[in-house]
Amino acid sequence: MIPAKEAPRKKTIPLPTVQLIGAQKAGTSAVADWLFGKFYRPQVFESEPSYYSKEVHYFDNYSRYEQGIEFYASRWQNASDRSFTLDATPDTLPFAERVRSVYEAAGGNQADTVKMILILREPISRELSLYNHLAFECHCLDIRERTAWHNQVVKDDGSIMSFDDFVRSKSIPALSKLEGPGRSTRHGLYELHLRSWFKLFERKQILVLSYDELKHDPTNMQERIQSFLGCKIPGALSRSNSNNSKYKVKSPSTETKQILSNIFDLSNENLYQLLKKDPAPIMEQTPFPRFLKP
Ligand SMILES: Nc1ncnc2c1ncn2[C@@H]1O[C@H](COP(=O)(O)OS(=O)(=O)O)[C@@H](OP(=O)(O)O)[C@H]1O
Repeated sequence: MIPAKEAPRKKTIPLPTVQLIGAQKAGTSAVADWLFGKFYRPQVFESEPSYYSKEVHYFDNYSRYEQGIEFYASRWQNASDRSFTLDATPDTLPFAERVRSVYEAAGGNQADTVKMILILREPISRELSLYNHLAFECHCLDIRERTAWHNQVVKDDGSIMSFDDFVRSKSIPALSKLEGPGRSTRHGLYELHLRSWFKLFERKQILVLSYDELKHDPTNMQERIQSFLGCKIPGALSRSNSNNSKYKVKSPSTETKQILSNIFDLSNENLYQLLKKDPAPIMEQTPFPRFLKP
């Protein structure tokens, strides 16, 4: 009997094996710098900014996303071992669905083996760090170089607003809806995002880390990450992407802190419950430590 002709096998497109999905301003640069001692960085293509060698901005930037999987995968085309490839785009956090569908479309069992790492920072401090980042860049950049993202902290008269003004005019409206301007601010609603990730991926694929541990016990955090990834990473976690400018606002006013607490406290409580519910990867901190207020 002539054997039936084998159906042509669907080509598998290798995607990064690890995604550091956020959160923005929670120490992702420090963790990425250390991981890139072992994992291959994404390649930066002509006319792209150099920070794309850490973060590809594929899932969060529609004009890049619509260029397709090959466009994304080609970032690691020169990696001699495709099992050690990392994308550390902190804005991937709100895009669990895109990540799932891209990994499924890329073939093989990649959607079920990709590993996600997420660092969570107390959301008011994270919001302040975001503001400081935007304000610092606005101070340094020429007006023509500022993007819509930077302009979140720019007043109509061109001056840079205070953190109090930023919270009232940008953060609060952004936190009251799920879409529209202020996506970076909505990263702080961790529970909302994690529910999507937990629905679409196995819990064991996602390691949730605490920024407070990065700050106070980085060696322990290193061990958790190495155990999750099943490999040793050379070197050690250090401080990275710190904003020490003279413009830096060190702490929020009591009133602004209260306004933000009124929103984030409930989301944080729901997060702690969510993290208690599903069995986490064994090396994750359980119970997840409550955030330290600024
Ligand atoms: N090792 C270590 N320990 C404690 N804190 C650290 C560490 N490395 C970076 N940082 C602080 O993290 C903030 C920057 O976060 P990210 O690198 O995630 O920012 S970004 O989203 O990539 O722009 C930024 O926070 P702020 O200084 O409060 O703005 C950094 O100072």
